Amino acid sequence: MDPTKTHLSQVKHIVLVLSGKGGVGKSTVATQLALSLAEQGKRVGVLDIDLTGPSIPRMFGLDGSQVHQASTGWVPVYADSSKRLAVMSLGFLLQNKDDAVIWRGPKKTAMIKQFLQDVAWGELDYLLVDTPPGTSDEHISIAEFLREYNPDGAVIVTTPQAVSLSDVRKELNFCQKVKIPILGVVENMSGFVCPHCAECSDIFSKGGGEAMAAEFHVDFLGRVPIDPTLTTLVEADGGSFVNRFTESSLYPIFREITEKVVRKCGDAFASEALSS
Ligand SMILES: Nc1ncnc2c1ncn2[C@@H]1O[C@H](COP(=O)(O)OP(=O)(O)OP(=O)(O)O)[C@@H](O)[C@H]1O
Ligand code: SF4
Repeated sequence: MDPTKTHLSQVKHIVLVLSGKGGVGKSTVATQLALSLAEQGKRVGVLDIDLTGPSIPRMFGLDGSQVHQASTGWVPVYADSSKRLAVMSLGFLLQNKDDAVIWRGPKKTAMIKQFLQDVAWGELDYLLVDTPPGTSDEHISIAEFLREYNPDGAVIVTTPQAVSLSDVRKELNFCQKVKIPILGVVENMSGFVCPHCAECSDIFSKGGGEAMAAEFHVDFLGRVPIDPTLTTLVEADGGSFVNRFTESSLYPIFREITEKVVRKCGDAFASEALSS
């Protein structure tokens, strides 16, 4: 049997991270979910197929890393020394960060299919797929390709503003149409954590994500405020976020969200972090 056919068969749970529009924090949510899962001792893969602006390498401090081709397929880049956290992104393959932006639909679709089938993840507990924003042809190809691997479902990220919520409505409809289960909705950038006193203030309206989740009868996974120190932690020392994510005020919030996702996938979540 073709060895590449078996790559996704070695993955226990597949979770897609989707958003109706760009810049709402989809990659941030994917990164934090991955870090919380790895902290639980899970083996995690993060597949960044956001071809319009792959931001996952930067979030894991892996900008400039190279992937190499082995006889079994593409070998992912590991973000931690224990090799529990594997990352694959188009960003690792592009000569120039802006190259993929000008690709036409069929080229993007072919690239995504290749990513989904050719990465030699080894055994994984979770594969998180960071998708492009919206519901484009790329999303349809992902849904079709993944169908035989029974993805556990999608985490949908929104911000509280009405414009983002109307886009997320399309995302929820899309999941229902292509029969991808919806694990729940995350409302990101909901309130602002003051860097001086850590007080959280609401700058936009809040609760829209929760209301939308209720309207579609899906779970609300949590509300995440804007924490300006997050960027500092991500950018620190060329990317030590993998080791410092527990210092963020968002860490306990994302831990709770991860617990809900893990339980929805029928898996156990330890109350204490398993890895140091
Ligand atoms: N809760 C938050 N607090 C502070 N900064 C945040 C938060 N969420 C996201 N950001 C920042 O906002 C920017 C956009 O986030 P991110 O790249 O995760 O969005 P995205 O939805 O994946 O965007 P795109 O679709 O363009 O890739 C990043 O610089 C990220 O660090
Ligand atoms: S929340 Fe408090 S410390 Fe922060 S800016 Fe407002 S008044 Fe100042």
